[in-house]
Amino acid sequence: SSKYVLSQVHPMWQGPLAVPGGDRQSPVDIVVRASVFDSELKPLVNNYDPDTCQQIWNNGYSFLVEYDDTTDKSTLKGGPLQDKFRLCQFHFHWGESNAWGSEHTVDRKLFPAELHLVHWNSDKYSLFEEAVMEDNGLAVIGVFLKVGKRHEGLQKLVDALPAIRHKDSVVEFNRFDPACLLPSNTDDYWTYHGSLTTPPLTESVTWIIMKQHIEVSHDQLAVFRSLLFTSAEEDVQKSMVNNFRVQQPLCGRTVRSSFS
Ligand SMILES: NS(=O)(=O)c1ccc(-n2ccn(-c3ccc(F)cc3F)c2=O)cc1
Ligand SMILES: [Zn+2]
Repeated sequence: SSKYVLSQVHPMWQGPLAVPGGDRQSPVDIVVRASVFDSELKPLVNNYDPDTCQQIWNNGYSFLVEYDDTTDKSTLKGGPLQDKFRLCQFHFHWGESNAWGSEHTVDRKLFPAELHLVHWNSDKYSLFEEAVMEDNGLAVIGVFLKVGKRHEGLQKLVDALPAIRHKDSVVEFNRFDPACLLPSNTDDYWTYHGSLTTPPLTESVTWIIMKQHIEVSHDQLAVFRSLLFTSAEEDVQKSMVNNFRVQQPLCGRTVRSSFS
C-alpha cells in the first residue's frame, strides 16, 4: 500500500556527522595496496555462548541482537587485541538495493550489507558504558555480506524480524550462536583504529574487518528492508534502508593486514 514511503536519506544521515576534531572516524575505504602486512597480528579467538543471547530489537537505526555481557561468557581475544573483549550486540547496515549498503569498502567496492559484532574491553572496564568512551574500549568485527545462496544460520534471525518491524519493538531471542555468521576463514582481516559509525561516534573502536565475506539470499536481505525506521504511532512510515554512514577521511591512519 502507499502507506510506506521509501526513505531516500534518513534524517540521521543527512548531516556530515563529523565529530569536531575527529581524526579517527569510521567507516573508511580500505585501499588494499596501501594496507601494511603485520606478522605480529594473530588469529582471532572468539568463544561465543549461544545461551547468552537475550533479545532482538529495532532501535530505529538497525536491528540489534543483544547478549548478556555481565560475565565473560561470550568473548573475543587474539587478533590485534591485547585484552579480552565481551560481546554485547551485533547488528547490520544495508542499502535499498543490492548495489550498496556496506559502511566500509575495499578499493571502493561496495557490498550490499555489513555485519558488526560489537565487543567491549572487560579486562580494563566493568561496563560497556565506560568502555565506549575509552581509546581501546571497543572491538568491532565487520563482515561483508554478498547476495548469493541462502544463509541457513541467518534464517532464524530473519524469521524474527516481522515481530520487530517498528522502532522500539523488542522480542525475546535465545540460543543464537553469532559464530555462524563469521566466514570460514577468520585469520585474514584488516584492522585499524576508528570510531562508532553512528552517534555518539566515539573514537574507541579497534576495527577488525574480515577479508572473506558471507553469502545471504536476496529474499533474506529483502526481509531486512521490510523493517521500518519509524514507530507504530507515526503516520508516515519509512523503510529501514540505507542505514550506513558516509566514508570518513583516513587522516594518516594505517590499515594493517593479517595476511600478505
Ligand atoms: N555501527 S557501529 O560502529 O558498530 C556502532 C555504532 C553505535 C553504537 N552505539 C550507539 C549507542 N551506543 C551506546 C549504547 C549504550 C551506551 F551506554 C552507550 C552507547 F554509546 C552504542 O554503542 C554501537 C556500535
Ligand atoms: Zn554498525
